Amino acid sequence: MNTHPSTATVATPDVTARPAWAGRIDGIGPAHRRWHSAVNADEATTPGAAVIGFRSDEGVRRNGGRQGAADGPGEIRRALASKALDAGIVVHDAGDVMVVGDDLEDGHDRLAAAVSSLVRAGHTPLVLGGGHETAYGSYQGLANSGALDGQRLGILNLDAHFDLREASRATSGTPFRQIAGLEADRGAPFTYAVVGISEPSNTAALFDAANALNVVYRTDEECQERHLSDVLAFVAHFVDSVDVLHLSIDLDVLPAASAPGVSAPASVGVPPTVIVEICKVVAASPKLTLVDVVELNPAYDIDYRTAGLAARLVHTLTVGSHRARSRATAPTGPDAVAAG
Ligand SMILES: N=CN[C@@H](CCC(=O)O)C(=O)O
Ligand SMILES: [Mn+2]
Ligand SMILES: [Mn+2]
Repeated sequence: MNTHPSTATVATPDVTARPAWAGRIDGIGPAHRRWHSAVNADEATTPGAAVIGFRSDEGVRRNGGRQGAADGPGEIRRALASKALDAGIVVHDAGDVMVVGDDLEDGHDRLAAAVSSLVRAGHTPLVLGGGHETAYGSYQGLANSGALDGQRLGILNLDAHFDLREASRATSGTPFRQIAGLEADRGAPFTYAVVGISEPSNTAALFDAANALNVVYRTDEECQERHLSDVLAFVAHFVDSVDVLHLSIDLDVLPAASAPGVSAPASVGVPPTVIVEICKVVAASPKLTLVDVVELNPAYDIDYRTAGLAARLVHTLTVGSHRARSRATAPTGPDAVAAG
């Protein structure tokens, strides 16, 4: 057991009562492996998926939403803990970055430093929000790591909202407007796609901003099960068009019945099965470098529905990514067949 060295300076105590990485134990050994027994079991230097929490309510508070997302990371860990995990999948927990008081900017700086360090170490950060202001700190970490140098970044946001608001300071509604500014600063095109846009939840000003920034999107109505092949083609085309992929999942993309534990529940939403299929397509790409799962508000959850779905998506991405990498590095050709 160990803790990741790059996170020693950012780890903060988990103030919630139950331990996050505890769960069902059926026996010892790989056949009984679950997240709770796998987390931090490998050397910190072994590349893998690295969970990191961003305990922030401040972006939602500034955006006039209902607070509670700071408790999201602990609940997602708890929902992940007993999920079965194939042998060989490396998962780390890099701890939490906590926003202190209303100092979101300091929190963003510390999250960026932690994400940057994880990316440089070859890990795939799985950043658990926090409100969607999380994505701005995540992006800054990716940009500061050097992984974007000379590369075209694509941001795929699964969300009912564009989050392209203009404001004098960061909120949960501004992250992608802020990122657009930083992408322009580095001379890169802002390459941003949103899946699940709820038309009545975004004003004309937000659609105008999206159009001005060449944002591509599909509405929630265009993402129902009957449109699955079109949705997956949209995602695959977007992934093909970039070099590095940042996936951001706002849990309010899901229907309120499946994900009540968010600040702004969706009356229509994109079905969980469609979101899972999107995650599989994204995880199959070696371009996937950074993931956020944001806006879980445990105070409004019902029977852990939202936390459970958030954990399922984190799990699907982790397993899918591992399997794709294993396939890519597996020996091929006549020798492999002879050996097999
Ligand atoms: N991250 C959330 N963003 C949404 C919230 C909308 C709402 O609270 O109704 C937004 O600002 O558009
Ligand atoms: Mn959002
Ligand atoms: Mn949203």
